Amino acid sequence: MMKVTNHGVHEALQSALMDACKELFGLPPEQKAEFMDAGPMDPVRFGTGFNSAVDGARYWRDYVKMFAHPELHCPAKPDTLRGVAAEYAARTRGLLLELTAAISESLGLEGGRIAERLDLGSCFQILVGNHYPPSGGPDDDGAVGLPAHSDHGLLTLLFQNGVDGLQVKHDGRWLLAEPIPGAFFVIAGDQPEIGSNGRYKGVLHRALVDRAQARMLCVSLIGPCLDAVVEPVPELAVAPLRLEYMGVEYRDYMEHQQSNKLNEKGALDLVRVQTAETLGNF
Ligand SMILES: O=C(O)CCC(=O)C(=O)O
Ligand SMILES: [Fe+2]
Repeated sequence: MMKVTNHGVHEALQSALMDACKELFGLPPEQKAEFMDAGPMDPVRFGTGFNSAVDGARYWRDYVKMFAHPELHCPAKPDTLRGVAAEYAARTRGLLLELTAAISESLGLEGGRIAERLDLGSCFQILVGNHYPPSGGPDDDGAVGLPAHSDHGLLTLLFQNGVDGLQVKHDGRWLLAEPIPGAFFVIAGDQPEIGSNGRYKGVLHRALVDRAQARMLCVSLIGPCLDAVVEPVPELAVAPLRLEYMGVEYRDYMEHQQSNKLNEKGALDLVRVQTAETLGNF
């Protein structure tokens, strides 16, 4: 997890997106109905929890998800949303692509290597608005808004409305992600872990709910092109290292992660190479 400052995405643009998301959540139910039954691969989706079809438990979250690249999809209301979402998506995509180039270099690869392998000119991008109402009672302190998980994409960028709650697992302990004003949190997802053959780790994180205040945040996530097959970059998976992950089309990985109950980093099992060691006692 990193915090990024001096990122060039103006605070006014961040606030405009937050305001538009607030308005969106406040729309009467009939204006959101067409997006309520949407599935994980539908380009606009409203919901509660993570995926209410499979959660089995109620988490304290309302969300809106909008595919933003290669094509922007968003509800027609509020009127300001499309313009703000388009600009925010473009700016944060540029920033996330720059960070991807830095990750490529940190692995000893050419800066453009990851972008070339994953066809990032056609990268997938999604914008998400999360709203966690206050949990209400003293017994609910620490109620879970979103359970422990890693994200399905390459990098996730987020900012919040001043109410904390994001926690990151570090050395076996949950640590609160403490904001710097104006900075973004950036979280590595599962694709850097697959592509780097485990040298980068998808960050395990979760969100707690505040007892007294509503928490809101906006997420911009980029992933590979949906058609790209993600697999360890050959230069990083040479003997004596063993291959940790198999190749998977990003579309399939994302659908798998989004269709199942959030279970820490369980989605990666889809592509983990099984060895006698990982099979345990079988
Ligand atoms: O609410 C948060 O702080 C984290 C949200 C999150 O992890 C997600 O939307 O994937
Ligand atoms: Fe997340």
